Amino acid sequence: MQATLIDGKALAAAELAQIKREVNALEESGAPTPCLAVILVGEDPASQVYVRNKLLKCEQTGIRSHCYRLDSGVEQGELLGLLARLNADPAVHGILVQLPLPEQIDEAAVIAAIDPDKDVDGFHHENMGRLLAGDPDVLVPCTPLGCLLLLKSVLGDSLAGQHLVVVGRSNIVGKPAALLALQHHCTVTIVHSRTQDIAAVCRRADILIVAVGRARMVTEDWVKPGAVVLDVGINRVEHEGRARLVGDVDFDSVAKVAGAITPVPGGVGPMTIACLLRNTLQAYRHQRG
Ligand SMILES: NC(=O)C1=CN([C@@H]2O[C@H](COP(=O)(O)OP(=O)(O)OC[C@H]3O[C@@H](n4cnc5c(N)ncnc54)[C@H](OP(=O)(O)O)[C@@H]3O)[C@@H](O)[C@H]2O)C=CC1
Ligand SMILES: Nc1nc(=O)c2c([nH]1)NC[C@@H]1CN(c3ccc(C(=O)N[C@@H](CCC(=O)O)C(=O)O)cc3)C=[N+]21
Ligand SMILES: [Mg+2]
Repeated sequence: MQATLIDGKALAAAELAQIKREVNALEESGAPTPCLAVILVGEDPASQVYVRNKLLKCEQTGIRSHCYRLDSGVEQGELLGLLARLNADPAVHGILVQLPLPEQIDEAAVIAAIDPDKDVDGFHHENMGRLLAGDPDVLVPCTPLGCLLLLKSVLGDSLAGQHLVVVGRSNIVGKPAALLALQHHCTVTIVHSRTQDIAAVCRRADILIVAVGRARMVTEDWVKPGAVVLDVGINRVEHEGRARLVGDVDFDSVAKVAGAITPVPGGVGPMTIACLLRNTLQAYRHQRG
């Protein structure tokens, strides 16, 4: 391996320590404590792991959290009712509805029902629009924000003019990652399942962000020597009879050519959670004026 390993876990720990200092300072000034409400519908095992992690990190930083666990068969109206109460509660500063939601619930309707000022995921269309328009104060989706912090850790502020290729165009990762990179003056290309000769496009990238959900799809022949590779994918695979997490990047082969690379686990995932808490503090400050 030649690539520098980008230690997302360590960078996330540093970010969480900084958040903790800021929360402590608020506490000492007598201000109310920032509070995040998390809504988990159903028993999806991956969602349970993620939500547990989020609540644990809240506890570690002193951010108050409330988890609402709803039955998988819950009616949409009940979920919307809960959101209305949380929107109206001045002690709640951030609201996150863990995705995916069960079939009977319209995800778009749920996201639209979150107060944009409390939308710490940055999924509400008002926030998506503000990101598109280049508003610097908008709540930005946590995974793209985490990717940006990881990039800054290796490249400093020299993102301008870099050719950044995003693989994947979802509303929660690919699209906002591309917009954020554009705002930082990267030259941005988005590729997806209909792209022709995707490997050739990726090979031109100085920075490659991969968010697809296909285990080890990106191999070394897709990567320009020295490129920075961020692997967003989380895939559970069987390895010698045991469950194992791998990314969308074939780490062992790509690490031979890349300049820097994130591992899975321990890369983008932990930064996503740190950015969720960062967004909660940002939402708190905005609401308190
Ligand atoms: N680490 C973290 O913090 C997070 C990790 N994730 C993980 O990231 C991955 C992506 O998540 P998400 O964006 O929600 O996924 P989606 O399924 O919403 O989007 C996947 C994207 O990948 C594209 N795609 C699918 N197959 C191919 C292919 N063969 N070649 C090129 N592009 C392809 C799709 O293209 P098209 O639009 O044409 O269908 C789509 O745009 C998942 O593994 C998820 O678990 C997600 C969020 C946070
Ligand atoms: N409303 C909403 N917001 C989200 O931000 C959101 C969501 N729903 N639904 C699911 C995806 C996925 N996601 C991850 C966050 C952290 C890790 C993470 O911490 N991963 C660890 C490993 C965790 C494990 O062991 O499974 C790591 O990569 O090191 C992974 C994935 C946020 N998402
Ligand atoms: Mg998805």
